[in-house]
Amino acid sequence: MDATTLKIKAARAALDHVENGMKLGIGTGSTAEEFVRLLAERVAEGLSVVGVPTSERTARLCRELSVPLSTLDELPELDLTVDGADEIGPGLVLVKGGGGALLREKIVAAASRRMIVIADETKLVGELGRFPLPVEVNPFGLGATRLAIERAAGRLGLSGTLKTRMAGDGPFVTDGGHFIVDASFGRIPEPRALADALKEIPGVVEHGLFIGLADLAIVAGTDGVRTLDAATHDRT
Ligand SMILES: O=C(CO)[C@H](O)[C@H](O)COP(=O)(O)O
Repeated sequence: MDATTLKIKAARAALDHVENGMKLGIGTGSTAEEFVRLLAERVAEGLSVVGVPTSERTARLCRELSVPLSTLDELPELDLTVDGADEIGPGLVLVKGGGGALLREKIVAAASRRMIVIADETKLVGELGRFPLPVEVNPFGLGATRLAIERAAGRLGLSGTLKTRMAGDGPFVTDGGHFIVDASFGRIPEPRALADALKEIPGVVEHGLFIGLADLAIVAGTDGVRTLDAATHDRT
């Protein structure tokens, strides 16, 4: 079974949690886009929902497919966010931001009563950190911020390469006008400690560790679709 088929299976299972009248946070990335496509079909059949997109890219797809959109200014509280992830670790701690949308994704997830993560089984890991951790930074003082990230990680026993994400000849610029530093630590045994340390650095706008935000993960694999609960990270 190819990755796209698995992403569609996870997205379809997430759709079972969507009810008429819901205010939805809509994630970013290839898996979230499969969810948008399936949601659009349901909307065309009469389902009434309104979505808050987590990126301009997702907003464009929603508009193309006639999924009604709003903003967190109009709807500051959402019922459910459905989004993908780069890694899903124990306790449903996530690494996100591979698509560069982590800041809006985190704001939207935090404004939602529930967050469901959808993914194929390759995203499930025993320990976070194999996927480089995206850190969104202010362009001002980039060098100093990178050094501060390196030192903060070092104090936690972490080391690795930091790379400013590029898009063509220049740095990748997020929807918020920031840069992304991808930090390849290889392993993140204490996500909470790293998250706290990163938040103390003034140039860090946000980081891709999502702790205590996901309630459920729907993970599709060749053996079927599993639902993992945040409390147990077990089959429910
Ligand atoms: O965090 C994200 C974007 O910022 C995505 O959810 C994450 O990168 C997963 O993407 P995909 O579903 O394409 O593997």
